[in-house]
Amino acid sequence: MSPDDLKKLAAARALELVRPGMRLGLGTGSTAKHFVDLLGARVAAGLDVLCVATSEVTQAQAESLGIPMSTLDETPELDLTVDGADEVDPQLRLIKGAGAALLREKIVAAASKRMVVIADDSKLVAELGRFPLPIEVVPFGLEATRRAMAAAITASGAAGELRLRKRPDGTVLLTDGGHYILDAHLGRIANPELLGAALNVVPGVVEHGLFLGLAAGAILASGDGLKILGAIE
Ligand SMILES: O=C(CO)[C@H](O)[C@H](O)COP(=O)(O)O
Repeated sequence: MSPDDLKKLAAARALELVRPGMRLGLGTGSTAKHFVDLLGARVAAGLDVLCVATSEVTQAQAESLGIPMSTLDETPELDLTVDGADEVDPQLRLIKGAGAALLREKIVAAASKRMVVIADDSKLVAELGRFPLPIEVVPFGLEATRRAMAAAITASGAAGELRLRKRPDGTVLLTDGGHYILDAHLGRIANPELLGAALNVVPGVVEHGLFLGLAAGAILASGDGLKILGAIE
């Protein structure tokens, strides 16, 4: 099975969690895209749900499929959010944000009674940090913010380079919220809670891609089948 087939398998299992009348958060990325495609087919067949997207890309996809969409202003509490991840550890701590949607993804996950991660099992790691940690910052004062972040990272016991994320054409990437992303190449994050808390208090940092205590469960697909972490139902 190809990696894309595995993503689709995880997405299909997550679709089984959806009940009529649910308010859903829709994630961002290639795995979440499969979930939205499958959900769109169910909606076309008559399923009644109301959804909030975690990015403009997902919003456009969902609208194109005729999925009824809302906002967190109109629908501030969601039943279930299904989203991908860049890394998942055995305690269901995540790194997210490769798709630059971490801020809205975290707001939507926090507004949900349940967040379930869908991924192929290559995302499961013993320890977070091999994947660069995305950190969203306001453009104003970038260099000062970068220095304060570097100090916070060191104080938390981690170390590594902060790289400003650019588009393939070399221009600086702007998130849906108009912010920059600094990717922290740390190699390993021995204490995600300490690092997250240290980054949270740096002025200029809008949000970081450590999702701690947010995911209730994960559906991880491999060639041998599905592995469930935590509680998905
Ligand atoms: O956090 C994300 C976007 O900001 C994605 O959920 C994460 O990058 C996983 O994406 P994919 O399913 O394409 O591997």
